[in-house]
Amino acid sequence: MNILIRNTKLLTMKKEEIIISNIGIVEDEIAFIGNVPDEFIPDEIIDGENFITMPGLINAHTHIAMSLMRNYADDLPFWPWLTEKIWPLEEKLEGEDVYWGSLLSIVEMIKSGITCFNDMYFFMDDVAKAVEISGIRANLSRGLTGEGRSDEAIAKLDESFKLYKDWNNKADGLIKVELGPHAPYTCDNEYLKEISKRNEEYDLGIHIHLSESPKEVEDSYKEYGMSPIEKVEKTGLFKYRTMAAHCVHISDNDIKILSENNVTVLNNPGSNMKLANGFAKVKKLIDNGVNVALGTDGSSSNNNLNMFEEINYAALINKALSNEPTDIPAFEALKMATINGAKALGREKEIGTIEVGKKADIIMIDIEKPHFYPRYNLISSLVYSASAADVCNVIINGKIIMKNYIVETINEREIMHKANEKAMELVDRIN
Ligand SMILES: N[C@@H](CCSC[C@H]1O[C@@H](n2cnc3c(=O)[nH]cnc32)[C@H](O)[C@@H]1O)C(=O)O
Ligand SMILES: [Zn+2]
Repeated sequence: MNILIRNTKLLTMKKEEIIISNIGIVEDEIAFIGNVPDEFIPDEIIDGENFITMPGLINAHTHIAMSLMRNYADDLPFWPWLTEKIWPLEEKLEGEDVYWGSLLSIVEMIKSGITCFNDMYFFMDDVAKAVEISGIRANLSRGLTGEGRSDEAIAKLDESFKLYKDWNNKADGLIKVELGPHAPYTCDNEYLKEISKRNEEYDLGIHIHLSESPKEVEDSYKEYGMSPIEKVEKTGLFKYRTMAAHCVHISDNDIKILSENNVTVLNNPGSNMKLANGFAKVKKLIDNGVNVALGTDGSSSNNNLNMFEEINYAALINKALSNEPTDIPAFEALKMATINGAKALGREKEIGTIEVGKKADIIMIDIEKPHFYPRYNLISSLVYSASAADVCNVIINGKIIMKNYIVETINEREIMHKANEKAMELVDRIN
């Protein structure tokens, strides 16, 4: 299908400027920006005048099926939250639950302008099916926990490579499969080394949690005499494109390791605040050449999948922490949610900016609302004034996925009720 977005306020994210322009989409790609070529015959024309049109947001760290546990265990410290509330419930999870929980999150993400997400969970076939019917883009990894070469640990790794064979580049090329060693406290050294060794044949990206809580870091120093980041470096995993969620409690040497190994930090300010895990040193990481992307984490530690909130947090918290209002200015925060996420996910040639030849993952933000007036600086308005509810149209891979606030590929109402049913059944199973 050919789509013409006419006369819109375009933020390509390549430069810090908004231009008035047309955008042409042919099939899944951005075909032109600017003048409409004579030979271009659009099937659909969208009037872009009252919209900021920008690249879709990339949620660089999440566990989408955890929407089933939204508001199930709140106001708890990190460790009891995870080990006493979440893990016991996850033991009772079934594939169908994950399927409906995933769809619930996908509707929520589309409605708030997220066009691509990076997910680590289990029953990943069901997540992939939800991705396929909704038309969203995703990097998927089967979460890996275990010891050495135990049958259970190896079976999970085998499952990861099966997921790769079944789903990588499938669903119109929307899915990319990676490996998800959960964390250095849930995977022992031998298992991390095994994951690294087995991956030599595949060279998949690595999605891991690192240095999230003070306890994790203290335990690591006590047990191994080194930080979690130093420990993981020794397993060889960083030779692959690595995405490390959190990295909150880190030393200067950790930053050096992250920078030297081109590890992207996936910053989740909402989750870190809610679980009282602290604040990542975003400015310092960026100044030291580390790519920092933004994520929501799961809906049980946030409790939503709203990247506008994370963008706002990223810009505000880092100023408050350093007492320096020029830290993480608006455009930087937006980069964290777009191009930096694309780099993290190994997709910078595909998405993250609006450029001719890239995939058409585009969102249109309705600015005919009081909080967008006066219009001194629309780039700032996206960070400090906009909300997820302002996202009006969403295009992914050249397909219109949401039009005029209505998601077209999947049925929002059915999904909400079905997911609720599955959540109630799940909780019944532990009682
Ligand atoms: N337990 C699974 C795989 C884990 S998937 C990813 C895991 O990350 C967990 N998780 C979610 N948020 C966080 C977080 O902030 N820190 C650490 N783990 C988290 C989540 O509950 C889920 O168990 C198995 O081995 O079969
Ligand atoms: Zn997480």
